[in-house]
Order: sequence, then structure tokens, then C-alpha cells
Amino acid sequence: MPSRKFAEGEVVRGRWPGSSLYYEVEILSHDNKSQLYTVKYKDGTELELKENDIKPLKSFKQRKSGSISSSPSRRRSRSRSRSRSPGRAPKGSRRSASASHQADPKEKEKEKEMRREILQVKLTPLVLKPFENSVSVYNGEPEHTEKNATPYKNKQERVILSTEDSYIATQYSLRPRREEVKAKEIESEEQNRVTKGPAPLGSFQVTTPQRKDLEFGGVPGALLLMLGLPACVVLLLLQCGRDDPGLLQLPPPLPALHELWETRVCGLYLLWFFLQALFYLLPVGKVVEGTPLVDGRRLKYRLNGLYAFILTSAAVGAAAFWGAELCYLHTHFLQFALAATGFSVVLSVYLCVRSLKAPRHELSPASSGNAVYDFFIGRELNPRLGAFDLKFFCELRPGLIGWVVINLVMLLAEMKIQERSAPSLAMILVNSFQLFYVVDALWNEEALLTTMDITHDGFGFMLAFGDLVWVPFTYSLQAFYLVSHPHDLSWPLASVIIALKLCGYVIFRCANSQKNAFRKNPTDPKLAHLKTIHTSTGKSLLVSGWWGFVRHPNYLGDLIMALAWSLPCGFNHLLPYFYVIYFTALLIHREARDEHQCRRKYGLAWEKYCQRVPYRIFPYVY
Ligand SMILES: NC(=O)c1ccc[n+]([C@@H]2O[C@H](COP(=O)([O-])OP(=O)(O)OC[C@H]3O[C@@H](n4cnc5c(N)ncnc54)[C@H](OP(=O)(O)O)[C@@H]3O)[C@@H](O)[C@H]2O)c1
Ligand SMILES: CC(C)CCC[C@@H](C)[C@H]1CC[C@H]2C3=C(CC[C@]12C)[C@@]1(C)CC[C@H](O)C(C)(C)[C@@H]1CC3
Repeated sequence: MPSRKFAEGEVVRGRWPGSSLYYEVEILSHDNKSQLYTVKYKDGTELELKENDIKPLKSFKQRKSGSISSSPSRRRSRSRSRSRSPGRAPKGSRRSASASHQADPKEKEKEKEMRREILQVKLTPLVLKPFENSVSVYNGEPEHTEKNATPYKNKQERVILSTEDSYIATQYSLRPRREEVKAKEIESEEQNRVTKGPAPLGSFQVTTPQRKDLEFGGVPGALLLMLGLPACVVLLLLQCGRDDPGLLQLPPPLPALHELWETRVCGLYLLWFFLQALFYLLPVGKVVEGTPLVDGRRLKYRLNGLYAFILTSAAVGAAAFWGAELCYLHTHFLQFALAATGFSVVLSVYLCVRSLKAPRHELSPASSGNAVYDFFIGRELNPRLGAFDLKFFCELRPGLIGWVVINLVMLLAEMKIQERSAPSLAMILVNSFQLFYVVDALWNEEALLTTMDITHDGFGFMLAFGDLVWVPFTYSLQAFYLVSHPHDLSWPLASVIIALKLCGYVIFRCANSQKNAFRKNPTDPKLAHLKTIHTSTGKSLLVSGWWGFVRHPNYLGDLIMALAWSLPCGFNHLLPYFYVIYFTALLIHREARDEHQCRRKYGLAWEKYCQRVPYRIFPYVY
């Protein structure tokens, strides 16, 4: 096994590509194959460096930066040109293209000198004390836990290894700090300029690095999930439809193939999907921008989920009024689930094929280069047909709204099958709780834009199947169960369940809203009472309020609500509790994924947060 000199989390000096200057960096990871280290500069820039370009901290003499910007020539060069460096601010004066066309050797020498100065002056402002976000220097106590205020600037430090003018032509993969990347235009302008200078910065690429440490158990895990999840849906639905859905009962035999396929069901499913697509295209609702992409662009999204919901309600109401047999959905539930599964597979294949043509910077940071894994996690981050965003659309519309329609149909089916004049209290609770959840999601549609599904995961089988099949057909299991397994719920018990649901909702909504408001405007006066920890990325972390209670208070609230959805079904069987069990596993896994990403992003600041707020989801338990 190849040896490596530096450990993950270690703070060292990394050579800034194309220069002889070294800056403090944190080692994020090491790739045995390419022998490259992924390092993070103080401003969040991540680069891959060779071992030769990394030196231990102790091999440097440090000097303060008090004088670095004092020379007039430096001031001049700073105002005249820009260098792609860890410290470069994205905004600033533009340099005319002609300025870099210097054929004269004297001029060339001058430019060389100027570049050296630029690199010395313009590189990342570093802190005098060790890297703030480094795990290795963590002293256990937050250094800057302050009341919510605007982030401060770090002091400057400069470390120069030697004055030799050695420029190394190396191919580096550059991922600039998202918030700071202005636009492609600036990037290409800079490339045009710097390729003429001595440092080969023009060889940088704005790309999305592909993951090596795969999630979900890597390729075998992805394969297992792709085969296991559809099988699980079929099993759950078959089991739920029988009189005694006990765990010890063997699953019923699979119906004959010709019974599973119904052309009418497929037609209705397609009608549903394209009706939702039509609603999504309606030019109503505000248009907002998503989080910045790796190349600095922000995609635009139209928020009209609530309108789509209202129009769908009107369409379903009209269909019922004109005599459509809504209970057909109940009697052909498995067939609908299979039609949706087939559709999600076709969609995943389409997404996979079109992703082959996608430029590298449009790929998801979760993708790996492995065909099977990428088919599962999705290669392209934001596949779009014009302005139609396929992932954003699927995440909230056909599945989530479909879930409400399925629940309503189950309510009607319960009345029909059990010959009731009104739905049971249990069914009313399940329907209203879940309706409330979906309306809340559509009301807060914009919040979806900052979730890891939109910003990190690609659009592949996992989300296509998850959104179109898993959500509508397994999240509605309680209502489906109640159709053939009546449960008489007393009012006192119902009141306790309602109180539990409200308690869960308050935690869920307040936690999500507090974080969203803080991320939108960290200086919001309404949040001024909250304590924060600053991070070197410029963003801060909340350490009091909901986010000081546990590290994922929103998950806690969501899980409490999930329990409240199952309790109305009683305790005769485990099946109605499937959602709580699956959801606990999903959120524990999701929390671990998020922690991993936050630790990468925020380093020591995240460690400080974990120390201040030791529990992840369940206070005093986990
Ligand atoms: N029903 C379902 O099936 C289902 C499934 C999944 C999720 N959900 C729900 O969806 C909602 C969103 O969940 P999510 O998984 O996308 O993640 P989330 O918890 O909303 O967001 C995590 C992100 O919040 C930021 N953050 C973490 N700690 C912070 C702190 N102390 N201060 C400020 N920012 C902090 C970090 O991002 P930045 O620092 O980069 O901003 C982190 O990556 C949750 O309520 C969850 O329960 C529901
Ligand atoms: C391995 C598979 C079982 C994984 C399948 C995952 C998906 C079912 C979920 C991943 C992200 C989830 C999500 C919601 C629903 C379920 C997922 C698509 C969500 C739309 C539910 C309503 C919430 O209010 C929400 C909008 C925050 C949420 C976003 C994430």
C-alpha cells in the first residue's frame, strides 16, 4: 500500500499552484491511486496537490503581514490585476485585455515581477494562530462564540518559502469557494490573461470533483437498493392488503404477470404525471434563484407548488363530480405502484443517457465515475429541459401531491368497504396530518432549494424512484392499512396524538424556519439573540435556539410527527409503523451524510459546534 506523509485533518502549508508561495491548508483527503491530496485553503478553495507541494508547518518561518500592502508598487499591482488565488476577491476592477499583450522582454520581466508581487499580496488572508477550522488544533472550547453578528475578517499572514521564481506547470483541479465565484466570464477573462504570464494558472478547471468514498455502501449497496426497494414496495403493498398482515405471516404469492399489467393504469399514471408537468409550467408564482453552482451561476426556479395543489384538488373534485370511480386507485393500487416504478426506471435511464453529454461542471459532487453507482445516485446535478427542472419538479409534485390523492382515495375506499357513512377518526387523523405535512412542504417550497437533494445529490434512480414511487406508495401505508383493518380510536387518545403531532410540527417548522431565516440573512434583527460560531467559509453556525438543542432539531420534529401518523392505527400490527422505522433509519443515515459534509466544509468550527451541542437528533440519547 502506498505510504502517505500527511494525515486527514492535518494543517500544513500547501504550495499555491504555479507559484513558490505556501499557504496554510487543511488536508481533507488523500487518493491512493493518483497520490494527490485534496486540501482546503482558508477561503474554502479546495485543490488537489502533490505531496511535493505540501510542507509541514514547522518548516516555515512566519512573518506578519503588516507590511505586505504598503509598497506603492504593490498597491499599483493590486489595483491593476487579479490573480486566481485563495485570497482573490471575485469582484473588483477589470483589466483590459490588451494589458497582457507584451512581447518586449523587458515588459515580460516587469510582468513577471508584478505577478510575483500580486501573488504575494493577493493571496488568502490567513490567521496568525493555527488554522481555525482544523481538527488538529482544536482546544475543546469555542474561541468565538458570539451573539449573532456579521462575520469578521481574518488577520493576514504571509509565508514565503523562497524567492526563487519557480513556476510549476501542473494540472490542478480547482473548486473555488461557491459564494465567491462571480461568473464564468470573469474566469475566462482571467484565463486569457494569466496563460500569458509565467504561472500556468490557465490550466485550472472549474470542475466538480468526483467522489471516491462512496455512500450507500458503494456499488454493491447501490445495486442492492435498486433491486431491493421495488421488491420492498411490492411486498409491503401485498402484505398490507391481507387480513392478517403479521410479521410472521409469509408474504402472499405474487399475482400473475397479466394481472399486474394494466394499460389503463399506465395511461392514467402518465396522464397524472403530465398534468403535474403542465401545472409546473404555468407562469404563476414567484421566480427565485437557487444556491450558487460550482461555476457561480444560480439557476432560476418558479415556485408554484401551492397553485398546482389547488388546481389538482379542483381536477380531482371535478372528476369525482362527473362520476369518475376514484376507488379504482385502491383496487389497482399495486398496478399503479408498478406503473410508477416502470416510469421511474425509464426516467432514470433517460437521465443517465443525457448525463453522458453533460459538461463536467454540471455533474453532481456525489457522482463517482462508476456507471452503476452513478445510475443510482445520479450523474447530472440539475437536469433541465429548457427551464423545466426535472429534479425539482419530481421532488415535490407528482409524488407528494399524489400521496395526498392516494390518502383521499383510501378514505373513500374505507367508507365504501366498511359501509360507513363517515370516515373513521383514525382515517381522518392520518389524512389531515399528512395533508398538513404536504401543504407545509409546498408552502415552504423555496426551502427545498438548499437541501442536499438539490445541492448535492444528482438526479438518478434513487430520487426518481424515491420521489415517484417510494413517497406516494409507502408513505400512504397507514391509510391503506386502515381501509381493511379498522381501528376504533377514542377521543382522549386522539387528543394525545394530536398534541404529539403539533409538538412535532412546532419543532420541525421552527427549526427549519430559524435556519432558513439565518441562512437568508445572518444579521436579521429577529435572530440577534442567537449565539453563533464563525467558520472560515464566511458562514456561521447557530449554537443556541433550536440548533443549540440538538444538531438536527428538524429531524427530531419530523420523527415525532411520523410517530403521530402511525399511532392512530393502533398496535395490532407493525406494518403501519413501517414509516417510523424506515424514517428513523433514513434520517440517521442522512444526518451522518450531512455531518460528513459539514465537517469537510467547516472543520474545527464544526467540531466546536459538536462539542457545544453533543446530541445529533435525540437529546441525551443520540
Ligand atoms: N419526509 C421525508 O421523507 C423527509 C426526508 C428527508 C428530509 N426531510 C426533512 O427535510 C428537512 C430538510 O432536511 P435536510 O436533510 O435537507 O437538511 P437540513 O437539516 O435542513 O440542513 C442541513 C444543513 O443545514 C446547515 N446547518 C447545519 N447545522 C447548522 C447550524 N447549527 N446553523 C446553521 N446552519 C446549519 C448545513 O448547511 P449549510 O451550512 O451549508 O447551510 C447543513 O448541511 C428536514 O426537516 C427533514 O426532516 C423529510
Ligand atoms: C434509499 C431511498 C429509500 C431514498 C429515497 C429518498 C426519498 C424518498 C427522500 C429523499 C429526500 C426526501 C425529501 C422529502 C420526501 C422524501 C425524499 C424525497 C420531502 C419532499 C418531504 C417533505 C418535506 O417537507 C421536504 C420538502 C423538506 C422533503 C425534502 C426531502
